[in-house]
Amino acid sequence: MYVKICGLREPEHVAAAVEAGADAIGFVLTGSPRRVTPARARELAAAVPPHVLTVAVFAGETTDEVRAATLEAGVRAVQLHGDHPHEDFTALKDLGVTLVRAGAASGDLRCGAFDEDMLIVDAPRPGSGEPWDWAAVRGRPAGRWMLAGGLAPSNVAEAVAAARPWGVDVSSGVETAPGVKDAGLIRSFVAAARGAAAG
Ligand SMILES: O=C(O)c1ccccc1N[C@@H]1O[C@H](COP(=O)(O)O)[C@@H](O)[C@H]1O
Repeated sequence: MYVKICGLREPEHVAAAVEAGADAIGFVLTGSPRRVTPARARELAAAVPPHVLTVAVFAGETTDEVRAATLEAGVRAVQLHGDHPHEDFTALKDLGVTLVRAGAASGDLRCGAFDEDMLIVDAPRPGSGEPWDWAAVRGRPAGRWMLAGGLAPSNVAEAVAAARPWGVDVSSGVETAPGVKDAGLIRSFVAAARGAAAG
């Protein structure tokens, strides 16, 4: 079970995610209570070992803006929310980073359809923390796809059983308030996700 923890802003939470065994951590570079500057993302990413993927998260920015912020942040992956056309992913290929396409279950659920490397199937409002009908996508996406949207330590096992994803991605569900991560919740989420996969 691939596990991504998103919206990290503090070194202690980056350390908690890495020590808990997260596969990827995300820095939000778009409008959100979790937003950080590209320079802050670079500082945080510098402490991340190479086996953990560092991801810059965008929603609605132009490819030029994505390119500039990604280079400044020095991360190894880009996650695009919103209705980006195939050409936007093609245009970012030369960055040489992992490309992650994120969208709702009503969109194209074929991982790779836009030349992306990973797919996230999310709630209609990204980063909202709202659960949705995870079972509705069971058996539909294929390949390297993560389930997201309203996941938390308390429900990730249920969500994994419902949707059978390749991975899971969480932001709000490991916070005590919008934008305020909690190291204990991060550890609990990773353990619960891995336990669900093993069970
Ligand atoms: O986390 C955010 O604030 C965010 C803002 C804008 C776009 C994406 C964002 N995060 C992604 O949203 C989902 C999960 O959200 P949640 O767990 O329901 O809060 C996930 O893909 C995050 O990477």
